[in-house]
Amino acid sequence: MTGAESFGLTDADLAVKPTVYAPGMFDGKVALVSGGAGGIGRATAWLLARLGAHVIISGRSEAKIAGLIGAMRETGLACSGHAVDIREPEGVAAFFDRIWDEHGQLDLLVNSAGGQFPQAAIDFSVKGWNAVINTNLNGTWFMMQAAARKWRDAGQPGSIVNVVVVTTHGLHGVAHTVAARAGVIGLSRSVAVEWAPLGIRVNCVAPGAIETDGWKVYTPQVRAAYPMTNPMMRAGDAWDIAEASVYLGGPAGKFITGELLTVDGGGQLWGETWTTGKPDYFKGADSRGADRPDGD
Ligand SMILES: CCCCCCCCC/C=C/C(=O)SCCNC(=O)CCNC(=O)[C@H](O)C(C)(C)COP(=O)(O)OP(=O)(O)OC[C@H]1O[C@@H](n2cnc3c(N)ncnc32)[C@H](O)[C@@H]1OP(=O)(O)O
Ligand SMILES: NC(=O)C1=CN([C@@H]2O[C@H](COP(=O)(O)OP(=O)(O)OC[C@H]3O[C@@H](n4cnc5c(N)ncnc54)[C@H](OP(=O)(O)O)[C@@H]3O)[C@@H](O)[C@H]2O)C=CC1
Repeated sequence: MTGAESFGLTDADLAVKPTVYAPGMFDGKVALVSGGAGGIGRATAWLLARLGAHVIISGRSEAKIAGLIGAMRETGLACSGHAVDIREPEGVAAFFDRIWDEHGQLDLLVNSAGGQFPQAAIDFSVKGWNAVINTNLNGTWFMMQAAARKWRDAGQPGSIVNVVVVTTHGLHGVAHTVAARAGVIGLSRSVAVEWAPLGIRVNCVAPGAIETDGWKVYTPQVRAAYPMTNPMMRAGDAWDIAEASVYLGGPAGKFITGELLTVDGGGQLWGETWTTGKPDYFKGADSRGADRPDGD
């Protein structure tokens, strides 16, 4: 942790953090990272650029994108960026037109844009539900489809990595995002088959608790529980997800498609999943069943 207001790896960290990958691995390649100025996206952008790619960074906030581009260019890395809301299909399509106008190619799309707010599902408003589904399922789909259409039309191969969430457990307070991410995982498996003849690979990475600024939407108590969500008893960092995405999305993953790689320190094997706070009902054995309708 880097301070009260900021979580996870800084640009200074990301500029020098050792990587398992070979320098020049992405020379001549162009990569797009949505949510690229967020925590996981930022690490992915730094890694891909350090490996030789020209990295295009997108997100909603121009200021965040500009800050990252400044930091990366200062170290001599090739990058550019555009503010694009992934929930706007026309804007997404225009963005991909622009990428082809400027670069004539795209080799890798990493969809890291996403997020949710913690709330008990029974209290979700229609607007809140739609905000999370539109962001994480529809927005990711608009990006995937726009990229695939460009690759098909240009006769070029391509690769997509979708950053999702672990969906194997019942996670309290995030049912909307789990629904959306399960949709993305199923969608990715389906189009991995449909798009294989086009030379397009589609994979997903499911992070466990990864310390980033995205954690700011959770309370200190919830954040304190994150390291206990896996048997390693610690949070991961954004570099763990960046290196996983590069593995699946780059040449090391050339025979992998439709796959889901979980990077959670073994969290999906672990018992404790109440990351957003435990409902009162579950807090003690004494209260078990005391006031719960049993359906009889
Ligand atoms: C087993 C292994 C374990 C593994 C352990 C797993 C750990 C999981 C930890 C996961 C961590 C992360 O993903 S962290 C990284 C992700 N980053 C984030 O989540 C931050 C970004 N989040 C967001 O931007 C928002 O939540 C999101 C909805 C997605 C964005 O959409 P918008 O910008 O359109 O949202 P807003 O305009 O703010 O809100 C739209 C509506 O959503 C609802 N809404 C928004 N915030 C709300 C809130 N706090 N409480 C209630 N309702 C809310 C309201 O209805 C809002 O409308 P009004 O009523 O009109 O306002
Ligand atoms: N950190 C963690 O513990 C975990 C994270 N994840 C998932 O990984 C992904 C990345 O998370 P992380 O980097 O930690 O979170 P951040 O909040 O740091 O980054 C997410 C980025 O997504 C962008 N974004 C959100 N909505 C939109 C939109 N509609 N259009 C374009 N960009 C958008 C935001 O950019 P801007 O502010 O400019 O809009 C933000 O920078 C998310 O999907 C997250 O839910 C999954 C499991 C655990």
